[in-house]
Amino acid sequence: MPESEGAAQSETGAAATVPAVELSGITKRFPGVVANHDVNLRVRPGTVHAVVGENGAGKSTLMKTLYGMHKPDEGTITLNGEQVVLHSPADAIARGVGMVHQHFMLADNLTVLENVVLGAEPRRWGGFGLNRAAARTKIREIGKQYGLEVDPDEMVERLGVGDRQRVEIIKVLYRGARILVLDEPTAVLVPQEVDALFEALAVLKGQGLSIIFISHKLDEVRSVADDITVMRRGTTVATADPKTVSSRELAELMVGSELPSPQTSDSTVTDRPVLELSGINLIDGARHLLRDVTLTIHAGEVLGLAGVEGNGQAELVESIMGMRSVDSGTIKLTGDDITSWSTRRRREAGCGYIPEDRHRHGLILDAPLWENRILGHQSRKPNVRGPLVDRAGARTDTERIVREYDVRTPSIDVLANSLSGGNQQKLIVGREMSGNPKLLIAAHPTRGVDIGAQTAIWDLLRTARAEGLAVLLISADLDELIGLSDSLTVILRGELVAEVDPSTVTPEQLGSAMTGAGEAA
Ligand SMILES: Nc1ncnc2c1ncn2[C@@H]1O[C@H](COP(=O)(O)OP(=O)(O)OP(=O)(O)O)[C@@H](O)[C@H]1O
Repeated sequence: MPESEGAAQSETGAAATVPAVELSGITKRFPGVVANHDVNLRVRPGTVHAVVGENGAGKSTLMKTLYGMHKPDEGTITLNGEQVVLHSPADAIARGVGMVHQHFMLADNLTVLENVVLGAEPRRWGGFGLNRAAARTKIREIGKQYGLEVDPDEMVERLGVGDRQRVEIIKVLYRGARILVLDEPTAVLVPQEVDALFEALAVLKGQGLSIIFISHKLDEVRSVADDITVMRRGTTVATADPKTVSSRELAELMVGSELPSPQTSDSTVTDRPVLELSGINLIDGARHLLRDVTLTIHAGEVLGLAGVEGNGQAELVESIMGMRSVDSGTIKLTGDDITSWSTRRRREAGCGYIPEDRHRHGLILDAPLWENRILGHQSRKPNVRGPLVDRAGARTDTERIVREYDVRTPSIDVLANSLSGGNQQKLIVGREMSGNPKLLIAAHPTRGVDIGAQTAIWDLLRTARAEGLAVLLISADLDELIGLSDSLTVILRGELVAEVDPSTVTPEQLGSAMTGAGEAA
């Protein structure tokens, strides 16, 4: 973990300075939920300020209020000493507040320059009216000034995750932001990219910008933040000094529970193959999305697949689940050749699936929780009785998931989009673990989930594994990947390029293997 550079200097004269951001008494209600209640947050200029809290604590709601997406029911927003009312993100941007969302919002088929300028130009976008030379110069200047260099003429689709994030940050700086909100910026990065991001943040704050940073990774928060504000159940409950607080103390402030550890317990791997892939190829035009992928996962085994996002993981998962047809090769589930089976048949045969993109594949956001319980499981108990949907059965089982997985919700009748991100994830995990699957494809199972729920999900995976579940685990959290996996394979450009021993490999070595930069031990 990098040291937070300049943490000491930023304190000079802090007492006298006007806060860059001061939120006082913010309350925001949604039907049936008070998402923020009397929240107070004070961010010193030229600092990185972390906001931590368990899922549903109200962090995103607060940030959306600061970014003009929500109007608070009560309370005030003061920026650099001036009280403001923000009606929209455009308003927030005009006041120097920029937000980088966790899901990047770039257009792949445009260049860096076009993406940065898109929406910032007063004239209609259409190629003319845009002074490319001036924009290019400005992007290069921003890159140099803040250590965020990216080629303005590169196509975004050719950039890796770390560079895409830089483009998002440059986009915000291009619009003149002096206050940056970063929502879980490290969730998708490998350790080297995290280091690079933190270096950039140190430069930004050195130039007087303020950064508000939401994260569930407490070690990271302690290394990069100058101040920490803890939220619990909709309100700010404490501030902490990252130089003295421990991760355990922070966790206790958040949830009152002990820090989890993803260490694997004794091996439960059997010699009974559950999933066997042999010679899988998936070709799109001239591109090999998957090349000759062969692997076996046994009952009781967690096989971790490490890779930088976009190297074929999504395609592999979709091939296993029957959402894509492979061009050659075979897929077997407990000995049956399922290569040509439909997704539904594969699910019925015991494949559980926690998808990477919970909004696209995991949930119907404008349906209530109990209907989401049925999604993908419409032909199985407890959701059907005979040929009919069993509404009562689905509802009762949704109640069970809400209880067992600690999904924070006022009821099972609320729409899925009213749950916080982490609670949506818990609902999906609960659903996919129902009905005792033989194989679980778990793509980022704890992404966006707080440490309390993370421990619970890890425990559940371990228990199910001990009972014979085979798991294909994909995660950008390398500690999770190393800690939970019995075997670990690296995927790069659609090929399985290395096997590493999870009991000896370090996150740094794994990160290098993932980028093809060097050999893992
Ligand atoms: N648009 C909405 N409608 C109704 N309720 C909402 C809405 N947005 C958020 N909530 C509720 O407000 C509460 C706070 O949610 P919020 O997304 O701010 O939490 P969070 O701390 O960001 O959580 P996470 O770490 O899971 O992202 C939750 O109970 C959530 O269900």
